[in-house]
Amino acid sequence: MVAKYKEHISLKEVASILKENLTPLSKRVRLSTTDTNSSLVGKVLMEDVYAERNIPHYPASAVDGYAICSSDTSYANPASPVEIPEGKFLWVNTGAFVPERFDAVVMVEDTSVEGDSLYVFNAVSKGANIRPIGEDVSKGRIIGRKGELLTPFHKALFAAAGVEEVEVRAPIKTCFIPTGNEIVDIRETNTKQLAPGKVPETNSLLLSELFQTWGFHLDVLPLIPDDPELLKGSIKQAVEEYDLVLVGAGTAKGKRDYSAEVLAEQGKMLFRWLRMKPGRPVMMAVVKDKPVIALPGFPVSTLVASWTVVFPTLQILKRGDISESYLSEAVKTAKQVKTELAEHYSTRQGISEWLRVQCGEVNGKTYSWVTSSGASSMMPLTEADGFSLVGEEVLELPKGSSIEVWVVKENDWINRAVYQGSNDPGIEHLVGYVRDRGGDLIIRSVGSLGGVTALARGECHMAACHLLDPKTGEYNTSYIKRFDINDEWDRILLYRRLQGLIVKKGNPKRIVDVADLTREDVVVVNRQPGSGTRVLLDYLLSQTEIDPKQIRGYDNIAVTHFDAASKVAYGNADVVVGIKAVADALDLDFIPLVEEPFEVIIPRAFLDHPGVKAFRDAITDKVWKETIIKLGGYKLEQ
Ligand SMILES: Nc1nc2c(c(=O)[nH]1)N[C@H]1C(S)=C(S)[C@@H](COP(=O)(O)OP(=O)(O)OC[C@H]3O[C@@H](n4cnc5c(N)ncnc54)[C@H](O)[C@@H]3O)O[C@H]1N2
Ligand code: MOO
Repeated sequence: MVAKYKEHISLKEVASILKENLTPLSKRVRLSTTDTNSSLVGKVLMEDVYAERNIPHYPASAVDGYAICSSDTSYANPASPVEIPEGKFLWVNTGAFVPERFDAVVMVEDTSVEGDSLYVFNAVSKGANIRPIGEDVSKGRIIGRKGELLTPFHKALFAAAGVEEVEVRAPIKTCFIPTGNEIVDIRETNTKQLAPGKVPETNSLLLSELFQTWGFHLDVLPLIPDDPELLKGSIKQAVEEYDLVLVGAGTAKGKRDYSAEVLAEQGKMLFRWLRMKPGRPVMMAVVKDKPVIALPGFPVSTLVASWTVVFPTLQILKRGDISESYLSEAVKTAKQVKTELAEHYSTRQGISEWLRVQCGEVNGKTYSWVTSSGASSMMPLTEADGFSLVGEEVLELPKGSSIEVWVVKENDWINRAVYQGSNDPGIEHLVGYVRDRGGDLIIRSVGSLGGVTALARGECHMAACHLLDPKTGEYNTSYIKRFDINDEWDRILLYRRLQGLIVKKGNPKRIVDVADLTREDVVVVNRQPGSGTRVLLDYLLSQTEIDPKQIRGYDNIAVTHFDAASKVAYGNADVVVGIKAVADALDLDFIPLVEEPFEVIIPRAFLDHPGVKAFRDAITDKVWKETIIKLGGYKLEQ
């Protein structure tokens, strides 16, 4: 069947479709101008407002001084002050009523009182220091216009001008209907004990927080299972009561994805599929004159579909138009910063993509790194410093490309040390201790070799490595010398870590040493080339003359110790080389192989960097050291 609505539209088309098909809400409410428990900020005025009182409504003194008749001061000057007798002047405070028999106020500093007389040192003109009636606002004047967006300053003005209530557009009533057989209501279920396949309903939380930041309210309706009849019923009821209805999930092509079918049947579809990643399957319809938006289920998809479709819809309902900068307003960016992409990133041409990025400043250059591209991952959202929207014309973003980041976190990049190198749980634990000392630390686990090369390229403040030289049997030195040609780097031996074979609890496959990795019934997970752990495994294999080709899973890559060991914990592999701390954390068995030095390398030029200083102090922290020891397999050097 040919769809009668637009499909695979661009971000720009969203705005024009919304403008063509939606009108602002006509409902109005009258709100008090004197209630401090409610707010007028952000409301749209639905009528012209006229002042019912002059401001000020009496002649008021603008200073502390004496009310006088200006003609009495005509010849006054500091050399010959004029004397004004009792009865012809009156003390007035700032803001006080100035009786009609006076026409000016002289500041107390320009006078002196001797006996019953007032001496004035300077002539004052008629009207001086008096705010006349209606100076600010005269009665009957328009003090607010229909369509105006109210600011924090309007309420006080309206109340001062005697206007007790104003008519504004009624708040937009929005609801969210979560759907899905697999979804469980977290208010009713203990999420710590969810059965496999069950997913906690968290999109309502993400959405209501978003609505809060935008200044709107969201009602969450009861969760419904994947049943088209129930969805129809729920939408039918919702459009009666709400101005905007959001439906959760069911947007793609799954056997239980009914949103498109239901919306097309109940109303007029406006569009389906956006040329955007994530969030592609978002769709929108008008049902009984009410906009209904079905948001793709993954959290990041829900988020970006809300930025790109829900927010401009709210803008139209509220004020009849979409602002030029609606996307950055939706993202609530504090500022937009040009950064240099520190790693290559491939996007798909013809599709706009939202990148989640972290940033750091090294040697005056602001770098950014993409944290994740997954639509289901929530953590990269909380870790991101900001977001970058890559246009649909872009295919590749080579390392070094300039990208604009919409920063959402207060940025303190000046104090942030950028760490690149070996993945290590001890370092992960250090971040809070660095922050306690006024610094910040971002950790990029790029492997030991990746760390030292990034350091040599000036792309981080510190690197960490545990690289065994197979020729000498010595750690790190030969690698560091290769990059640190002028001998400008300091080395800190942080600790020694126990590396070994991580196997399932109880070691069901009876693995005892590296030779067992070649067994037919054994599958491994490997670490990425350039990681110290990979170098170690390759060294051990060469020592025992094992060809990596004999090992099942040698090319299965995980980039952190935890990722690798998780594969063993959840049955995707039998063994992985890794550190004891991770085996302990995941309750796995551990067969020790070697104790390796873990060194942090810092160019001397960075020793005074605030983040680096905080890092160097943090590693002396007693509590951090105790935490490290408890992780298992660590031996501290200092
Ligand atoms: N064959 C295809 N499969 C998929 C496509 C496609 O084009 N062809 N698109 C993918 C994309 S892109 C996205 S995004 C998702 C959209 O999924 P749905 O909107 O259909 O949603 P579900 O499949 O029901 O759920 C996806 C995911 O999100 C979780 N979810 C759903 N609701 C909630 C909630 N309220 N709180 C938390 N998490 C929620 C749900 O459990 C799933 O894990 O489809 C791809 N597939
Ligand atoms: O659009 Mo989906 O949101 O790419 O994952």
